[in-house]
Amino acid sequence: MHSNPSRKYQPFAPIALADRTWPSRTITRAPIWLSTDLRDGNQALFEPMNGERKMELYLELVRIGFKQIEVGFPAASQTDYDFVRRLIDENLIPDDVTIMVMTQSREDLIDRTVEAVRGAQRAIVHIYNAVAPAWRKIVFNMDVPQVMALVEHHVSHFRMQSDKHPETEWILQYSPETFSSAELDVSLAACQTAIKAWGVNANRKIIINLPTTVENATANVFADQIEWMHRHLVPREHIVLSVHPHNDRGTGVAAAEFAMMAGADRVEGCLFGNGERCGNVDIVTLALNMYTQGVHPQLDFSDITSVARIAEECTSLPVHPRHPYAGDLVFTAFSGSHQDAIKKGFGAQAADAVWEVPYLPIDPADLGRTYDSVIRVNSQSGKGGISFLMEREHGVVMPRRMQVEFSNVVQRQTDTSETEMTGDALWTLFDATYLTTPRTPEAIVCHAHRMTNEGQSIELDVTVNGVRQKLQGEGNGPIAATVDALGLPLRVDHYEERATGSGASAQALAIIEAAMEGAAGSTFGAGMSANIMTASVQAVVSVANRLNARRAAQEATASNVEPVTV
Ligand SMILES: CC(=O)SCCNC(=O)CCNC(=O)[C@H](O)C(C)(C)COP(=O)(O)OP(=O)(O)OC[C@H]1O[C@@H](n2cnc3c(N)ncnc32)[C@H](O)[C@@H]1OP(=O)(O)O
Ligand SMILES: CC(C)C(=O)C(=O)O
Ligand SMILES: [Mg+2]
Repeated sequence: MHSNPSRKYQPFAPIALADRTWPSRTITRAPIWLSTDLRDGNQALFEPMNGERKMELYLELVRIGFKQIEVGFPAASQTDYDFVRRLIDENLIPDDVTIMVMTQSREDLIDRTVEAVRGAQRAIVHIYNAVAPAWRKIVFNMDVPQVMALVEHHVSHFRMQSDKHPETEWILQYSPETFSSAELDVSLAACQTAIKAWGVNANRKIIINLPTTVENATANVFADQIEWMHRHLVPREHIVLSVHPHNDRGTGVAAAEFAMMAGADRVEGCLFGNGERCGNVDIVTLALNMYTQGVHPQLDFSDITSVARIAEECTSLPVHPRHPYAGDLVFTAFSGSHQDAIKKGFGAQAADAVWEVPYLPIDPADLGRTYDSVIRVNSQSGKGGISFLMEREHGVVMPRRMQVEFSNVVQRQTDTSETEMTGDALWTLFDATYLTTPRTPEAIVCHAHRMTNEGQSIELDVTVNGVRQKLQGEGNGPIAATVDALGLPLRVDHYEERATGSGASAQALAIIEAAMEGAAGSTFGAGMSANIMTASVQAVVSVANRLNARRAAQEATASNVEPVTV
């Protein structure tokens, strides 16, 4: 990189607009959207779409609800020409949709464009020429009056040609290309020249489209430029003021939002921000930003994943996994505190209340995303996400301290495997940790049990230390009686039992927290069975085995530890 970039690059100049009003405005309604996926998006692809792909994307754009669609540059390519003809000849344009086609300000190209659109019920013809100093000097070698003459001549030429086909309702869109890099008075003069040449009046409107052909300033500067044009363009009431932001600085969405606040009626962009260089403004993000403010964008993204897959298939470009609203990972919380907050948020969210789930700016269900992918578990996950999945997918509600204990078990597993854990994998680990009797010689294996005396007495058929035996115990319930029968110094601190599942498949899950002499701290055990008593007995055996194992491990560690002299 250059050691002194100020020698190579110039900062943008602020706009003198002291009484700007846009910063205190809010967006309260959807703009007129124009999708330029089939033109600006298409011209930016390694391999432009063929007719078939264009058709697939066109039909999806119509389905989403775009009422204006730029369908191509018919004078530039036979594919585009044929595609436009097909739309018209096969009557594929719904009555409430208007197609737009683009052309340079050149007579031959305008003629071919008119020919391409002939017979359409309604069409917008988009004529453009660059107006900024570098383009005037380097590309066109024209001074400002020559640029105005170019505009005047070609808009008049289009007017004359389109007048020959009164069966079509012709609408002119004029774009002073490179607007954001141009002097405002030059852009305004070019637009007023087009307005005059087109003969704008109440019955003959015009779309003036102001692009950040190359985004080169902060979004507030663009907003100032738009507010300035909004105030100066005449007759403003017969002009649809449109913006066409690109994303070279990564602020295309902000520029479009500020521009709407500054007076823009219409926004041109592409799905998922496809388009030249860093893309056109992303209409999906813009629309859903609006939606999360309670303003309906009038576009249907209720199955966002399907829209993303169609766009990917047609453009051969991937939607980034972290793309706002649409990326595969945006409704996935990996970190523990986020998972915890999301779990609590879902628990607290009433169906008809204002959306208030922490970390989720939008309800995934509104985009057709399921909660399945909301929480995933990896080595960064805490108890929140784990217990959310265990509860939702397996009906297992763990007491808080057990959540902490089990999350440590999960963490050890994910640290080793370095992969994400699914709900099924979590269940397997839970089962192995609490429900399945360990296959160690010391483990207590309970083969059968029989309660008598209304649950106050128990007979156990067990294997202890490899010896199968019958044990008997008494107590004020199955848990106390089982502890008594096993003859272990167990102290039960907590017990709970819940149904998992419902109906015939319902199982009781008993959870016990207990401590034992010789084993530091308490731990949990669990038992699961269709029979409540059996679940309780199994839970005692489970916690006994876990405490025995802990005691053995602690004794082994203690005997291996070298004494430390301080
Ligand atoms: C910001 C944007 O996205 S604008 C849209 C850009 N998209 C495209 O251009 C895609 C399709 N375009 C094409 O395939 C070609 O440009 C064509 C077929 C339209 C024209 O091709 P060519 O005739 O070979 O011309 P080319 O595109 O190279 O343009 C160069 C000439 O057009 C002039 N020109 C460029 N833009 C315009 C314009 N908007 N209006 C009038 N003249 C223009 C240039 O000054 C140059 O003139 P010169 O030959 O006298 O130096
Ligand atoms: C509006 C047209 C000319 C365009 O694509 C641009 O300037 O980026
Ligand atoms: Mg563009």
